[in-house]
Amino acid sequence: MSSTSDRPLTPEDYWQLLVENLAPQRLGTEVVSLADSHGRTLADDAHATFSVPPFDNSAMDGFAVRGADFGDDAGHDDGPWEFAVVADIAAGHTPTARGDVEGTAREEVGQLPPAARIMTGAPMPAWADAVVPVEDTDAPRGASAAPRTVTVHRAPKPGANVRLAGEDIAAEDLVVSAGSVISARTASTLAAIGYGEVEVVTRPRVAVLATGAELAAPGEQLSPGMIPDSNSTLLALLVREAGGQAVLARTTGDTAADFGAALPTDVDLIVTSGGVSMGAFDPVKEYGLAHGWTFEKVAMQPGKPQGHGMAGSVPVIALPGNPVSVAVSFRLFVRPFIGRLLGQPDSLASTTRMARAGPAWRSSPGRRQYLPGALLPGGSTVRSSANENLVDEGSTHGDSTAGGSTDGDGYDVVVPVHRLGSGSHLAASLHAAQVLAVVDAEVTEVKPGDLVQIIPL
Ligand SMILES: Nc1nc2c(c(=O)[nH]1)N[C@H]1C(S)=C(S)[C@@H](COP(=O)(O)OP(=O)(O)OC[C@H]3O[C@@H](n4cnc5c(N)ncnc54)[C@H](O)[C@@H]3O)O[C@H]1N2
Ligand code: MOO
Repeated sequence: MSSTSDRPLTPEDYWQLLVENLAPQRLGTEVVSLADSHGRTLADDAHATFSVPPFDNSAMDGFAVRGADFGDDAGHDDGPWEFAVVADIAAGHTPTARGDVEGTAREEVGQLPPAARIMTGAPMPAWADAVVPVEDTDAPRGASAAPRTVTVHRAPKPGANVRLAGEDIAAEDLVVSAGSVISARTASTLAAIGYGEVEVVTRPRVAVLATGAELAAPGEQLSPGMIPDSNSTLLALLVREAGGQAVLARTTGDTAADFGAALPTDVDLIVTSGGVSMGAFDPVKEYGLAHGWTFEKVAMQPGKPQGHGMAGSVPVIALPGNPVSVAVSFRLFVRPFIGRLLGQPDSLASTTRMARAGPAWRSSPGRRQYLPGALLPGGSTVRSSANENLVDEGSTHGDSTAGGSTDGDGYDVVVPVHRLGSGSHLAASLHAAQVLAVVDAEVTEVKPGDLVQIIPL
Protein backbone atom coordinates (compact mmCIF):
# COMPACT_ATOMS: atom_id res chain seq x y z
CA MET A 1 0.00 0.00 0.00
CA SER A 2 1.35 3.38 -0.94
CA SER A 3 0.57 6.60 0.89
CA THR A 4 1.61 10.20 0.64
CA SER A 5 0.39 12.35 3.48
CA ASP A 6 1.11 15.49 5.49
CA ARG A 7 0.97 13.65 8.82
CA PRO A 8 4.54 13.06 10.07
CA LEU A 9 5.34 9.39 10.59
CA THR A 10 7.66 7.95 13.19
CA PRO A 11 10.87 6.51 11.71
CA GLU A 12 9.57 3.02 12.60
CA ASP A 13 6.26 3.59 10.79
CA TYR A 14 8.10 4.94 7.75
CA TRP A 15 10.38 1.87 7.68
CA GLN A 16 7.32 -0.40 7.81
CA LEU A 17 5.69 1.51 4.95
CA LEU A 18 8.87 1.37 2.89
CA VAL A 19 9.27 -2.38 3.41
CA GLU A 20 5.60 -2.94 2.59
CA ASN A 21 5.77 -0.88 -0.60
CA LEU A 22 9.18 -2.04 -1.86
CA ALA A 23 8.97 -5.68 -0.63
CA PRO A 24 12.71 -6.43 -0.49
CA GLN A 25 13.57 -10.07 -1.27
CA ARG A 26 16.81 -11.87 -0.56
CA LEU A 27 19.04 -12.02 -3.64
CA GLY A 28 20.63 -15.12 -5.19
CA THR A 29 23.83 -16.74 -4.02
CA GLU A 30 27.32 -17.55 -5.24
CA VAL A 31 30.19 -19.67 -3.95
CA VAL A 32 33.42 -17.92 -2.94
CA SER A 33 36.66 -19.09 -1.36
CA LEU A 34 37.15 -18.23 2.30
CA ALA A 35 39.89 -15.80 1.25
CA ASP A 36 37.28 -13.86 -0.74
CA SER A 37 34.51 -14.15 1.84
CA HIS A 38 35.34 -11.14 4.02
CA GLY A 39 32.31 -8.86 4.48
CA ARG A 40 30.03 -11.22 2.57
CA THR A 41 26.79 -12.58 4.04
CA LEU A 42 26.54 -16.32 4.62
CA ALA A 43 23.64 -17.81 2.62
CA ASP A 44 23.09 -21.01 4.63
CA ASP A 45 23.68 -22.18 8.17
CA ALA A 46 27.20 -23.57 8.56
CA HIS A 47 27.45 -26.76 10.64
CA ALA A 48 30.70 -28.33 11.83
CA THR A 49 31.65 -31.04 9.32
CA PHE A 50 33.73 -32.75 12.04
CA SER A 51 34.49 -32.34 15.73
CA VAL A 52 36.89 -29.59 16.73
CA PRO A 53 39.51 -30.52 17.72
CA PRO A 54 39.16 -33.54 15.41
CA PHE A 55 41.22 -35.79 17.75
CA ASP A 56 42.56 -35.81 21.32
CA ASN A 57 45.85 -33.92 21.23
CA SER A 58 48.54 -32.51 23.42
CA ALA A 59 48.40 -28.93 24.70
CA MET A 60 52.13 -28.94 25.52
CA ASP A 61 55.49 -30.03 24.19
CA GLY A 62 56.37 -32.86 26.56
CA PHE A 63 55.64 -36.52 27.23
CA ALA A 64 52.34 -38.40 26.97
CA VAL A 65 51.95 -40.74 29.93
CA ARG A 66 49.40 -42.84 31.82
CA GLY A 67 48.33 -41.19 35.07
CA ALA A 68 48.11 -44.61 36.72
CA ASP A 69 51.88 -45.09 36.29
CA PHE A 70 52.49 -42.42 38.95
CA GLY A 71 50.85 -44.61 41.59
CA ASP A 72 47.43 -44.00 43.07
CA ASP A 73 48.57 -41.85 45.93
CA ALA A 74 51.65 -40.30 44.41
CA GLY A 75 51.78 -36.66 45.51
CA HIS A 76 52.32 -34.02 42.91
CA ASP A 77 56.04 -33.64 43.71
CA ASP A 78 56.76 -37.12 45.08
CA GLY A 79 58.93 -38.16 42.12
CA PRO A 80 61.12 -38.74 40.35
CA TRP A 81 59.46 -41.28 38.06
CA GLU A 82 61.30 -42.89 35.16
CA PHE A 83 59.68 -43.86 31.85
CA ALA A 84 60.75 -45.61 28.68
CA VAL A 85 60.27 -43.31 25.68
CA VAL A 86 58.44 -45.62 23.29
CA ALA A 87 57.37 -43.13 20.63
CA ASP A 88 58.10 -39.68 19.24
CA ILE A 89 54.99 -37.91 17.95
CA ALA A 90 55.17 -34.61 16.07
CA ALA A 91 52.10 -32.52 15.14
CA GLY A 92 50.76 -33.75 11.81
CA HIS A 93 51.75 -37.36 12.56
CA THR A 94 49.46 -40.12 13.71
CA PRO A 95 50.49 -42.16 16.74
CA THR A 96 50.89 -45.24 14.54
CA ALA A 97 52.90 -43.52 11.79
CA ARG A 98 55.44 -41.99 14.14
CA GLY A 99 59.21 -42.17 14.30
CA ASP A 100 58.68 -45.05 16.70
CA VAL A 101 61.38 -46.10 19.13
CA GLU A 102 59.28 -48.92 20.53
CA GLY A 103 60.88 -52.40 20.52
CA THR A 104 64.55 -51.58 20.89
CA ALA A 105 63.70 -49.08 23.61
CA ARG A 106 61.66 -51.65 25.54
CA GLU A 107 64.54 -54.16 25.54
CA GLU A 108 67.05 -51.58 26.67
CA VAL A 109 64.97 -50.08 29.47
CA GLY A 110 63.46 -53.24 30.94
CA GLN A 111 60.14 -52.85 32.74
CA LEU A 112 59.81 -49.04 32.82
CA PRO A 113 56.29 -47.69 32.08
CA PRO A 114 55.87 -46.08 28.63
CA ALA A 115 55.97 -42.40 27.70
CA ALA A 116 55.78 -40.86 24.24
CA ARG A 117 57.58 -37.67 23.41
CA ILE A 118 54.80 -35.48 22.03
CA MET A 119 54.55 -31.98 20.56
CA THR A 120 51.77 -29.42 20.98
CA GLY A 121 48.86 -30.32 18.68
CA ALA A 122 50.09 -33.87 18.04
CA PRO A 123 47.58 -36.70 18.52
CA MET A 124 47.60 -38.51 21.84
CA PRO A 125 48.52 -42.21 21.78
CA ALA A 126 45.42 -44.23 22.68
CA TRP A 127 47.06 -45.62 25.83
CA ALA A 128 48.05 -42.22 27.29
CA ASP A 129 45.79 -39.88 29.29
CA ALA A 130 47.98 -36.95 30.38
CA VAL A 131 50.94 -34.92 29.18
CA VAL A 132 53.92 -33.86 31.28
CA PRO A 133 55.47 -30.62 29.96
CA VAL A 134 59.12 -31.04 28.98
CA GLU A 135 60.01 -28.48 31.67
CA ASP A 136 58.93 -31.03 34.32
CA THR A 137 61.37 -33.68 33.01
CA ASP A 138 65.09 -34.18 32.54
CA ALA A 139 64.70 -34.25 28.74
CA PRO A 140 66.38 -31.58 26.61
CA ARG A 141 64.15 -28.68 25.45
CA GLY A 142 64.04 -27.60 21.82
CA ALA A 143 65.47 -29.42 18.80
CA SER A 144 66.87 -32.73 19.99
CA ALA A 145 66.56 -36.47 19.39
CA ALA A 146 64.05 -38.27 21.58
CA PRO A 147 65.79 -39.72 24.66
CA ARG A 148 65.48 -43.46 25.37
CA THR A 149 64.25 -42.79 28.90
CA VAL A 150 62.83 -39.75 30.63
CA THR A 151 62.66 -38.79 34.29
CA VAL A 152 59.57 -36.86 35.39
CA HIS A 153 59.85 -34.54 38.39
CA ARG A 154 56.18 -33.54 38.79
CA ALA A 155 53.24 -35.93 38.40
CA PRO A 156 50.55 -34.54 36.08
CA LYS A 157 46.97 -34.12 37.30
CA PRO A 158 44.54 -36.58 35.64
CA GLY A 159 43.94 -35.54 32.03
CA ALA A 160 46.47 -32.71 32.30
CA ASN A 161 47.40 -30.94 29.07
CA VAL A 162 45.16 -33.05 26.87
CA ARG A 163 42.72 -31.25 24.52
CA LEU A 164 39.81 -33.58 23.93
CA ALA A 165 38.25 -34.23 20.53
CA GLY A 166 35.08 -32.14 20.14
CA GLU A 167 35.65 -30.02 23.27
CA ASP A 168 35.45 -26.83 21.15
CA ILE A 169 32.56 -27.82 18.84
CA ALA A 170 30.86 -31.17 18.27
CA ALA A 171 30.45 -32.52 14.73
CA GLU A 172 27.25 -31.26 13.04
CA ASP A 173 26.67 -28.46 15.56
CA LEU A 174 25.32 -25.20 14.08
CA VAL A 175 28.26 -22.80 14.29
CA VAL A 176 27.55 -19.79 12.02
CA SER A 177 23.96 -18.87 11.13
CA ALA A 178 22.73 -17.90 7.68
CA GLY A 179 22.67 -14.11 7.41
CA SER A 180 25.89 -13.62 9.38
CA VAL A 181 28.39 -11.16 7.96
CA ILE A 182 31.72 -12.92 7.57
CA SER A 183 34.53 -11.27 9.53
CA ALA A 184 38.12 -12.48 9.67
CA ARG A 185 37.17 -14.37 12.83
CA THR A 186 34.13 -15.92 11.18
CA ALA A 187 36.19 -17.03 8.18
CA SER A 188 38.73 -18.66 10.48
CA THR A 189 35.93 -20.47 12.31
CA LEU A 190 34.55 -21.69 8.97
CA ALA A 191 38.02 -23.00 8.07
CA ALA A 192 38.28 -24.73 11.46
CA ILE A 193 34.97 -26.57 10.95
CA GLY A 194 35.89 -27.86 7.52
CA TYR A 195 34.94 -25.25 4.91
CA GLY A 196 37.27 -24.11 2.13
CA GLU A 197 34.61 -22.14 0.30
CA VAL A 198 31.19 -20.86 1.28
CA GLU A 199 27.91 -19.93 -0.32
CA VAL A 200 27.25 -16.23 0.14
CA VAL A 201 24.48 -13.90 -0.97
CA THR A 202 25.21 -11.91 -4.13
CA ARG A 203 26.22 -8.34 -3.40
CA PRO A 204 23.27 -6.03 -4.14
CA ARG A 205 24.03 -3.76 -7.09
CA VAL A 206 23.07 -0.30 -5.93
CA ALA A 207 22.89 2.74 -8.19
CA VAL A 208 23.53 6.07 -6.51
CA LEU A 209 22.03 9.18 -8.11
CA ALA A 210 22.69 12.62 -6.67
CA THR A 211 20.47 15.38 -7.97
CA GLY A 212 21.23 19.06 -7.94
CA ALA A 213 22.41 21.62 -10.51
CA GLU A 214 24.79 23.01 -7.85
CA LEU A 215 26.92 19.88 -7.71
CA ALA A 216 30.50 19.70 -8.93
CA ALA A 217 32.61 16.54 -8.94
CA PRO A 218 34.79 16.23 -5.81
CA GLY A 219 38.08 18.05 -6.32
CA GLU A 220 36.76 20.08 -9.24
CA GLN A 221 37.27 23.86 -9.35
CA LEU A 222 34.03 25.42 -8.05
CA SER A 223 32.28 28.10 -10.07
CA PRO A 224 29.99 30.52 -8.19
CA GLY A 225 27.04 28.82 -6.52
CA MET A 226 28.51 25.34 -6.86
CA ILE A 227 29.42 22.93 -4.06
CA PRO A 228 31.24 19.59 -4.16
CA ASP A 229 28.98 16.56 -4.56
CA SER A 230 29.87 14.82 -1.32
CA ASN A 231 26.71 12.70 -1.19
CA SER A 232 27.60 10.46 -4.15
CA THR A 233 30.83 9.49 -2.46
CA LEU A 234 29.11 9.10 0.90
CA LEU A 235 26.38 6.89 -0.51
CA ALA A 236 28.64 4.80 -2.73
CA LEU A 237 30.96 3.99 0.16
CA LEU A 238 28.14 3.47 2.66
CA VAL A 239 26.69 0.97 0.18
CA ARG A 240 30.02 -0.83 0.15
CA GLU A 241 30.23 -0.79 3.96
CA ALA A 242 26.73 -2.29 4.06
CA GLY A 243 27.80 -5.19 1.82
CA GLY A 244 26.55 -3.93 -1.53
CA GLN A 245 28.35 -2.64 -4.60
CA ALA A 246 27.73 0.84 -5.93
CA VAL A 247 27.54 0.40 -9.67
CA LEU A 248 26.85 3.98 -10.60
CA ALA A 249 27.44 7.17 -8.69
CA ARG A 250 26.55 10.21 -10.71
CA THR A 251 24.71 13.46 -10.58
CA THR A 252 21.69 14.17 -12.67
CA GLY A 253 20.35 17.50 -13.86
CA ASP A 254 17.60 19.36 -12.09
CA THR A 255 14.56 18.37 -14.15
CA ALA A 256 12.18 15.47 -13.64
CA ALA A 257 12.87 14.35 -17.21
CA ASP A 258 16.65 14.31 -16.61
CA PHE A 259 16.07 12.34 -13.46
CA GLY A 260 13.75 9.80 -15.09
CA ALA A 261 16.20 9.30 -17.95
CA ALA A 262 19.01 8.60 -15.50
CA LEU A 263 17.21 5.77 -13.64
CA PRO A 264 18.98 2.50 -14.45
CA THR A 265 17.08 -0.78 -14.90
CA ASP A 266 19.80 -3.40 -14.31
CA VAL A 267 20.37 -2.89 -10.58
CA ASP A 268 18.85 -4.20 -7.35
CA LEU A 269 18.28 -0.81 -5.71
CA ILE A 270 18.52 2.88 -6.57
CA VAL A 271 19.33 5.41 -3.85
CA THR A 272 18.95 9.08 -4.66
CA SER A 273 19.86 12.24 -2.78
CA GLY A 274 18.14 15.61 -3.01
CA GLY A 275 15.06 16.97 -4.66
CA VAL A 276 12.42 15.63 -2.28
CA SER A 277 11.23 18.66 -0.31
CA MET A 278 9.24 21.76 -1.20
CA GLY A 279 11.58 23.47 -3.68
CA ALA A 280 10.56 24.79 -7.05
CA PHE A 281 13.13 22.46 -8.62
CA ASP A 282 12.70 19.18 -6.79
CA PRO A 283 12.97 16.70 -9.68
CA VAL A 284 12.82 13.50 -7.68
CA LYS A 285 9.55 14.42 -6.04
CA GLU A 286 8.08 15.70 -9.30
CA TYR A 287 9.03 12.52 -11.16
CA GLY A 288 8.05 10.27 -8.27
CA LEU A 289 4.62 11.81 -7.73
CA ALA A 290 3.90 11.25 -11.42
CA HIS A 291 4.90 7.59 -11.03
CA GLY A 292 3.04 6.61 -7.87
CA TRP A 293 5.93 6.96 -5.44
CA THR A 294 5.38 7.68 -1.76
CA PHE A 295 6.63 10.87 -0.11
CA GLU A 296 6.37 11.35 3.63
CA LYS A 297 7.42 13.72 6.35
CA VAL A 298 9.15 11.70 9.03
CA ALA A 299 9.29 13.11 12.55
CA MET A 300 13.06 12.99 12.72
CA GLN A 301 15.85 15.53 12.48
CA PRO A 302 17.77 15.45 10.27
CA GLY A 303 16.03 13.52 7.52
CA LYS A 304 12.46 14.81 7.56
CA PRO A 305 11.47 14.52 3.87
CA GLN A 306 11.70 10.94 2.60
CA GLY A 307 10.45 9.16 -0.48
CA HIS A 308 10.42 5.74 -2.13
CA GLY A 309 8.83 3.91 -5.03
CA MET A 310 9.45 1.48 -7.87
CA ALA A 311 11.21 2.34 -11.13
CA GLY A 312 9.92 -0.57 -13.17
CA SER A 313 11.05 -3.56 -11.10
CA VAL A 314 13.77 -1.67 -9.25
CA PRO A 315 13.09 -0.26 -5.77
CA VAL A 316 14.10 3.37 -5.28
CA ILE A 317 14.81 5.04 -1.93
CA ALA A 318 14.84 8.81 -2.27
CA LEU A 319 16.74 10.59 0.51
CA PRO A 320 16.86 14.30 1.23
CA GLY A 321 19.89 16.19 -0.10
CA ASN A 322 21.45 17.58 3.06
CA PRO A 323 24.58 15.52 3.71
CA VAL A 324 23.93 14.72 7.37
CA SER A 325 20.34 13.84 6.46
CA VAL A 326 21.78 11.41 3.91
CA ALA A 327 24.06 9.78 6.48
CA VAL A 328 21.24 9.45 9.03
CA SER A 329 18.62 8.27 6.52
CA PHE A 330 21.02 5.71 5.10
CA ARG A 331 21.66 4.32 8.58
CA LEU A 332 17.95 4.11 9.40
CA PHE A 333 16.41 3.02 6.11
CA VAL A 334 18.93 2.06 3.42
CA ARG A 335 21.28 -0.05 5.48
CA PRO A 336 18.50 -2.27 6.85
CA PHE A 337 17.01 -2.46 3.35
CA ILE A 338 20.32 -3.71 1.94
CA GLY A 339 20.38 -6.07 4.93
CA ARG A 340 17.05 -7.51 3.77
CA LEU A 341 18.44 -7.98 0.24
CA LEU A 342 21.34 -9.86 1.82
CA GLY A 343 19.12 -11.98 4.06
CA GLN A 344 20.62 -10.50 7.22
CA PRO A 345 18.53 -10.42 10.40
CA ASP A 346 17.20 -6.89 11.03
CA SER A 347 18.94 -6.97 14.41
CA LEU A 348 22.30 -6.57 12.64
CA ALA A 349 21.38 -3.03 11.61
CA SER A 350 19.45 -2.07 14.73
CA THR A 351 22.09 -2.45 17.43
CA THR A 352 21.93 0.32 20.01
CA ARG A 353 23.39 0.99 23.42
CA MET A 354 23.38 3.80 25.95
CA ALA A 355 25.88 6.57 26.64
CA ARG A 356 25.92 9.68 28.81
CA ALA A 357 25.64 13.09 27.22
CA GLY A 358 28.86 15.11 27.58
CA PRO A 359 27.76 18.70 27.08
CA ALA A 360 24.18 19.93 26.93
CA TRP A 361 22.61 20.27 23.50
CA ARG A 362 19.27 21.20 22.03
CA SER A 363 16.86 19.26 19.89
CA SER A 364 13.96 20.39 17.70
CA PRO A 365 10.55 19.84 19.30
CA GLY A 366 8.36 17.20 17.72
CA ARG A 367 11.15 15.43 15.80
CA ARG A 368 13.32 12.62 17.09
CA GLN A 369 16.89 13.81 16.89
CA TYR A 370 19.74 11.71 15.49
CA LEU A 371 22.79 13.71 16.47
CA PRO A 372 26.20 12.82 15.01
CA GLY A 373 28.44 12.22 18.00
CA ALA A 374 31.88 11.07 19.00
CA LEU A 375 32.47 8.78 21.97
CA LEU A 376 34.85 9.40 24.82
CA PRO A 377 35.65 6.97 27.64
CA GLY A 378 33.31 7.17 30.66
CA GLY A 379 34.31 9.81 33.19
CA SER A 380 35.82 12.14 30.58
CA THR A 381 35.49 15.83 31.24
CA VAL A 382 33.82 17.50 28.31
CA ARG A 383 33.89 21.18 27.44
CA SER A 384 31.71 21.25 24.38
CA SER A 385 31.74 19.70 20.92
CA ALA A 386 34.16 16.92 20.00
CA ASN A 387 36.19 19.15 17.73
CA GLU A 388 37.54 21.95 19.90
CA ASN A 389 38.34 24.10 16.85
CA LEU A 390 34.66 24.33 16.29
CA VAL A 391 33.72 25.40 19.79
CA ASP A 392 32.19 28.84 19.81
CA GLU A 393 30.21 29.51 22.94
CA GLY A 394 29.04 32.85 21.54
CA SER A 395 27.23 31.28 18.64
CA THR A 396 23.69 32.55 18.44
CA HIS A 397 22.34 29.46 16.74
CA GLY A 398 24.54 26.82 18.35
CA ASP A 399 22.71 23.66 19.39
CA SER A 400 25.25 22.50 21.93
CA THR A 401 26.31 24.41 25.01
CA ALA A 402 29.20 24.09 27.46
CA GLY A 403 29.18 20.85 29.41
CA GLY A 404 30.69 19.39 32.53
CA SER A 405 31.97 15.99 33.49
CA THR A 406 30.28 12.67 34.05
CA ASP A 407 31.07 10.08 36.67
CA GLY A 408 32.92 7.06 35.41
CA ASP A 409 29.93 4.72 35.82
CA GLY A 410 30.69 2.45 32.89
CA TYR A 411 28.94 4.46 30.20
CA ASP A 412 30.88 6.11 27.40
CA VAL A 413 30.33 9.82 26.96
CA VAL A 414 28.80 11.10 23.72
CA VAL A 415 29.79 14.52 22.41
CA PRO A 416 28.25 16.33 19.41
CA VAL A 417 30.81 16.49 16.61
CA HIS A 418 29.88 20.11 15.98
CA ARG A 419 28.72 23.05 18.07
CA LEU A 420 25.75 23.34 15.71
CA GLY A 421 24.58 19.95 16.89
CA SER A 422 22.59 17.96 14.37
CA GLY A 423 22.52 20.64 11.64
CA SER A 424 21.80 18.71 8.46
CA HIS A 425 24.24 20.71 6.30
CA LEU A 426 27.40 20.03 8.34
CA ALA A 427 29.08 17.95 5.65
CA ALA A 428 32.63 18.70 6.73
CA SER A 429 32.15 17.30 10.24
CA LEU A 430 30.70 13.90 9.32
CA HIS A 431 34.10 12.25 9.48
CA ALA A 432 34.25 12.76 13.25
CA ALA A 433 30.94 10.99 13.90
CA GLN A 434 31.12 7.51 15.38
CA VAL A 435 27.51 7.24 16.52
CA LEU A 436 24.11 8.84 16.28
CA ALA A 437 22.76 9.96 19.65
CA VAL A 438 18.98 9.51 19.70
CA VAL A 439 16.85 12.10 21.49
CA ASP A 440 13.10 11.54 21.87
CA ALA A 441 10.80 13.84 19.94
CA GLU A 442 9.38 15.45 23.08
CA VAL A 443 12.81 16.29 24.56
CA THR A 444 14.11 19.72 23.57
CA GLU A 445 17.20 19.90 25.74
CA VAL A 446 19.68 17.22 26.67
CA LYS A 447 21.60 17.92 29.88
CA PRO A 448 25.16 16.84 30.72
CA GLY A 449 25.10 13.31 32.12
CA ASP A 450 21.68 12.41 30.66
CA LEU A 451 21.52 8.82 29.38
CA VAL A 452 20.88 8.72 25.65
CA GLN A 453 20.56 5.85 23.22
CA ILE A 454 23.36 5.65 20.64
CA ILE A 455 23.42 3.90 17.28
CA PRO A 456 26.86 2.93 15.98
CA LEU A 457 27.55 4.28 12.50
N1 LIG B 1 10.07 25.17 2.49
C1 LIG B 1 10.70 24.08 2.95
N2 LIG B 1 11.98 23.94 2.65
C2 LIG B 1 12.65 22.87 3.12
C3 LIG B 1 11.97 21.92 3.91
C4 LIG B 1 10.61 22.10 4.18
O1 LIG B 1 9.96 21.27 4.85
N3 LIG B 1 10.01 23.19 3.66
N4 LIG B 1 12.69 20.87 4.41
C5 LIG B 1 14.09 21.09 4.62
C6 LIG B 1 14.73 19.85 4.98
S1 LIG B 1 14.43 19.29 6.54
C7 LIG B 1 15.58 19.21 4.16
S2 LIG B 1 16.40 17.81 4.71
C8 LIG B 1 15.85 19.67 2.82
C9 LIG B 1 15.71 18.54 1.80
O2 LIG B 1 15.83 19.06 0.57
P1 LIG B 1 15.94 18.24 -0.74
O3 LIG B 1 15.90 16.80 -0.47
O4 LIG B 1 14.97 18.77 -1.69
O5 LIG B 1 17.44 18.48 -1.18
P2 LIG B 1 18.06 19.68 -2.00
O6 LIG B 1 17.22 20.87 -1.88
O7 LIG B 1 18.40 19.16 -3.31
O8 LIG B 1 19.39 19.86 -1.17
C10 LIG B 1 19.38 20.19 0.18
C11 LIG B 1 20.76 20.69 0.58
O9 LIG B 1 21.72 19.66 0.40
C12 LIG B 1 22.74 20.06 -0.51
N5 LIG B 1 23.07 18.92 -1.35
C13 LIG B 1 22.22 18.33 -2.21
N6 LIG B 1 22.84 17.34 -2.86
C14 LIG B 1 24.10 17.32 -2.40
C15 LIG B 1 25.23 16.50 -2.71
N7 LIG B 1 25.15 15.52 -3.62
N8 LIG B 1 26.36 16.70 -2.05
C16 LIG B 1 26.45 17.70 -1.13
N9 LIG B 1 25.39 18.51 -0.78
C17 LIG B 1 24.25 18.33 -1.44
C18 LIG B 1 22.11 21.15 -1.30
O10 LIG B 1 23.07 21.99 -1.89
C19 LIG B 1 21.23 21.82 -0.27
O11 LIG B 1 21.99 22.70 0.51
O12 LIG B 1 14.96 20.68 2.43
C20 LIG B 1 14.78 21.71 3.40
N10 LIG B 1 13.97 22.72 2.83
O1 MOO C 1 15.28 16.95 7.80
MO1 MOO C 1 16.30 18.00 7.21
O2 MOO C 1 17.27 16.65 6.96
O3 MOO C 1 16.52 18.28 8.91
O4 MOO C 1 17.48 19.18 7.24
